[in-house]
Amino acid sequence: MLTQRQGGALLQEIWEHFPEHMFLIRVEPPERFVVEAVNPAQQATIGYPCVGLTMEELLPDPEQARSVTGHYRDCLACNHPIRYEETGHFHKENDVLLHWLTLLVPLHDEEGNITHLFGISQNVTELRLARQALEEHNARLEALVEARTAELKATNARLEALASRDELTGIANRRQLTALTEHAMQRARRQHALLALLILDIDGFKGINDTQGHLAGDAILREVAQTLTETLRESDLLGRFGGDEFVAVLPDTHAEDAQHLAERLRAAVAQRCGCTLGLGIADFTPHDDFASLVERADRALLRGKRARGVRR
Ligand SMILES: Nc1nc2c(ncn2[C@@H]2O[C@H](COP(=O)(O)OP(=O)(O)OP(=O)(O)O)[C@@H](O)[C@H]2O)c(=O)[nH]1
Repeated sequence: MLTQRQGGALLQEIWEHFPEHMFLIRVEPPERFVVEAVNPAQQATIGYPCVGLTMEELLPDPEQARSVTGHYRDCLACNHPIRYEETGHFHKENDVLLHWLTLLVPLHDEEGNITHLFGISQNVTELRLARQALEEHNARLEALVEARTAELKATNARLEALASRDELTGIANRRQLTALTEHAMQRARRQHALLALLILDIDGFKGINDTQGHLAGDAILREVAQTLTETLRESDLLGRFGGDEFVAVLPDTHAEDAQHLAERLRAAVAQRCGCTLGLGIADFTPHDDFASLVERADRALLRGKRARGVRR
């Protein structure tokens, strides 16, 4: 234990030489806080006589004064030491903000009334600025990562579209058609639902290419794809199977209804694209896979072509 004399000498020594700010504030009820003493370190920062000044007189920024007295009031209210971070400066002309970590301790008289607040403020400006710089750096990094992720997602979406769309017509390519049909078949199997698959083939397409050229052939393929898309229902699938062959998958559709729809497709294509279509329909059975279903539809297509006397 220190004797009172030793304690007094120690306090005096600390007060004189402690490198951080130390201050004693007199509490004048109800709402006045007056500087009673500041240690040499704080006096050096302030640079002008401050003993006897209220916080409003000491601090050039009214907002800062409000914030500081707010902390003082908190300390009075809880009657307990408190710790807080504060930001400000002591000079109007000095716009460099300093940051302090402050410990505020209430001091009492013999009746237990708070007469003073004793504070120690550690200058944490460098630490705070370093933390701020780090946070800004992190924010920049996060923004960069976010931007790169968005770019990557867009690239993936483009790649996915490239990998699943037929370049010429924009409808599903064979890979995507197969995947979507397998999916539709799984659903039909699970729900014991109907499903019909339709193969459509442009009659004499080779002749169109040979007489009108490949670009004209391309244009017709695009027109046919568009006409089929517009004539089919939203829930139907359409894909280019290859060359001049298209496949439509019709969920929840009976062969008879598929036949009606096929006729509508044929009529629309004849009217809008100036060419006729060969058609083959197959009804899904639970044992089918994509290949077996297509094969049955293809055989029906061939039979139809032969019956109409069209050379394949
Ligand atoms: N313009 C164009 N032609 C293509 C494309 N893909 C395949 N072809 C051509 O489509 C033609 C398909 O010929 P076939 O399979 O004999 O079909 P078809 O002439 O319609 O005969 P049928 O089906 O019996 O009526 C071939 O000449 C291919 O070169 C394409 O992307 N663009």
